[in-house]
Amino acid sequence: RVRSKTKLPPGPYPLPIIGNILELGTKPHQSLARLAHIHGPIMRLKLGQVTTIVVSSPHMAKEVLKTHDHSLSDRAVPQSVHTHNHHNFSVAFSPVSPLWRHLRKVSNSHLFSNHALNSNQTLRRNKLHELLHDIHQSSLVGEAVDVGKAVFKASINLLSNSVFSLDLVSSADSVGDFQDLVVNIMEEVGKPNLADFFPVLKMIDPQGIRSRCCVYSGKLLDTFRDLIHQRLKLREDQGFDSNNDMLSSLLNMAQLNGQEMNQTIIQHLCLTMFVAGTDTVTSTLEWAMAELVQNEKAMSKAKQELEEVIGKGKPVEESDVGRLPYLQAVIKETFRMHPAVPFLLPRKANANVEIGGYTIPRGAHVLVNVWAIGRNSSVWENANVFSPDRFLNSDVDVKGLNFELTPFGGGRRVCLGLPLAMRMLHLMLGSLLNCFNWKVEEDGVTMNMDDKFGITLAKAQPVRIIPEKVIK
Ligand code: HEM
Repeated sequence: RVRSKTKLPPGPYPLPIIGNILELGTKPHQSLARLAHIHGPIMRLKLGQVTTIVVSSPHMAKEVLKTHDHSLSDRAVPQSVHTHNHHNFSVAFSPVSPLWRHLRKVSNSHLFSNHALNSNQTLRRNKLHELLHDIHQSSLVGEAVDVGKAVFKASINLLSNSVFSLDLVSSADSVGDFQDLVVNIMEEVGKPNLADFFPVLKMIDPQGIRSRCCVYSGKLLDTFRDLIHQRLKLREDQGFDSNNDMLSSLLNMAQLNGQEMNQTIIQHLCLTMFVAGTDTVTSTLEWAMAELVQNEKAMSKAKQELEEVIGKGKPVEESDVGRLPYLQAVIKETFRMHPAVPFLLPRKANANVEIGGYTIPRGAHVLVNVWAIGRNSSVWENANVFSPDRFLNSDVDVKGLNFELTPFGGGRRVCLGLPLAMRMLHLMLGSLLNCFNWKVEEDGVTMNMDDKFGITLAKAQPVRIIPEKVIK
């Protein structure tokens, strides 16, 4: 009788055993957007043995992220995240639990609350000035800048200074090495993995995804372990810790309450923050610059606003951002067309949930296709055109309350780093535009705007553009 009451959402016909795996292709965000045109804004796929529900409209996103947040806030954990037992400690992948709440609270109070962010504004200003200095050096010799690499360096060093009071990367080589590790993790974790679709294959790891992830995340965990040990040694030698950073607070907590905040948990918290907080910001900025250098009208509007509000050639201060509506619109438009995390992080139903007359069965994985929502022509006029102006007289924001634009997700699992990410993005993009004029490496050649699917939706080709310093 229970069976007859449940009505699963419609979806493409599943083949025996493999189900709909072949429908995913190499760009699942696009394939599933196409399927949603046929089957509707809530659809069901069978990926091997796993029932996966994909929602692709603002209304359905609201049902998942707000109305039924309570039953849909656990994570579907990919096999790749099981390496080094990361799923048991990660704030991004552990289920809703006392540990998860504790980790969110601690990270929030040390890194992301308004108070924490206001008190380390100088740090961001310094890292921004270093970024502008590096770009100035390239402009002196007329050299193209790899925007992603430059922004990655600024983002990772900003985080490492907040957590460890030091720069994690300095030379061009070490930036590349770290960026490769993070990008590889994002790609591997995002890849459709047979071991996720057929749990019986998890020990075999047929595509080698789990073992590669084990190597990449192992290297980062080793780095964090060494930094923690160095700090412990310093504390032991000196008898005190003069650093006023997140590590210092975490170690104090570990002494007080070993269970909830031991060294392993600190290592995994760092892994989550450094992976979640660098590639996302970097790829958003790359997309924004790529769109702007090809769109003269939007570029000159953004530059004109900056010149009028803060003065030609000056770096942006955080206090300026409220007076830069066009810059804010550029960031929103970039998120609409190129959401850094196209499916959000996968959720898992902890109970049967009724949505739009259909049942999401307990245990099903739930994806919100924010890429499809951003490109939906019944939601957005000229959905495939980059036009920041659409946000100028609109209240739509990215904080998880407007379901047509939720690049940071929503509800209880909304991105923890949202406040930091928004400050970094406006500071860096505004300053790159106001301090330099930019042109493409080869005149007349249109930039390749292909994307590459992973947990983050990266640009397939790096953005290499030539800066010319703006004279004040
Ligand atoms: C452009 C920048 C960023 C974007 C677009 C982004 C996007 C996201 C998304 C979509 C989620 C999943 C939300 C959900 O399931 O509803 C998420 C979770 C998360 N993000 Fe971000 N993120 C960004 C930057 C950052 C930064 C800078 C940090 C930290 C330094 C960070 C840390 C996290 C963490 C820890 C989670 C897991 C939260 C949880 O599961 O409770 N993110 N992010």
